[in-house]
Amino acid sequence: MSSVTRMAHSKLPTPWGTFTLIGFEEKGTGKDHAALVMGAIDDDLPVLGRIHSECLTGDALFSLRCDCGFQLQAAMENIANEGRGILLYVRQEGRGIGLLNKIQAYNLQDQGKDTVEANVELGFDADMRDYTICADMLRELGVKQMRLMTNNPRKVAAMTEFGIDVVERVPLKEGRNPFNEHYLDTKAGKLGHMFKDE
Ligand SMILES: Nc1nc2c(ncn2[C@@H]2O[C@H](COP(=O)(O)OP(=O)(O)OP(=O)(O)O)[C@@H](O)[C@H]2O)c(=O)[nH]1
Ligand SMILES: [Zn+2]
Repeated sequence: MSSVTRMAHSKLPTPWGTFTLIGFEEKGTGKDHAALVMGAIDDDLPVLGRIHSECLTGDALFSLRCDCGFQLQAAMENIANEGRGILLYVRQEGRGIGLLNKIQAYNLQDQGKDTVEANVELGFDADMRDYTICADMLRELGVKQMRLMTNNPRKVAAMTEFGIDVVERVPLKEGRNPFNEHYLDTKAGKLGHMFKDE
């Protein structure tokens, strides 16, 4: 049984083109999630896609602590350039620990901890995300094969495990700056993100 219910849709004009915005409700938690779709994505051909975990600070508040806002914009641009694709905007703020805990984690990082050490000090795993809902949203929208824009091999493995065929990983290296250099290096060193050219 699917873990999400499709609830509503509308057009969403953006600087890069007009997407269809589809709202889902997660059964069990009642959390809402969104998909931005462009073009026909249910024709069994590989779809350019992004699974974007919510980052209020980076996506909406222009934070330079991370690369999220830059990745979000680049992913939407890439989809618009192809005229076809999907971006899942998943409400997994702070890798699943929520906004308030993430702010506490940032405070610990201001005192010298890295992103993983801060999570652990707060009593959380380094990454608490569960990608079941992502696979279910993709299935509801008819996506079977993806070219996934990510630097995170765990996302590729999770999608594969949940039955979505990732035919290609498309790197999304955007927005490196002096404020997020250490953060990006920690992700590469401790969480397996791939930033080097393969
Ligand atoms: N707990 C915690 N979460 C963070 C921190 N910085 C960013 N995040 C969250 O991390 C999530 C994004 O994950 P990332 O590790 O940046 O990247 P990813 O999604 O694993 O990989 P990509 O697909 O390559 O972007 C968002 O939900 C952010 O809110 C932090 O220092 N601590
Ligand atoms: Zn971020």
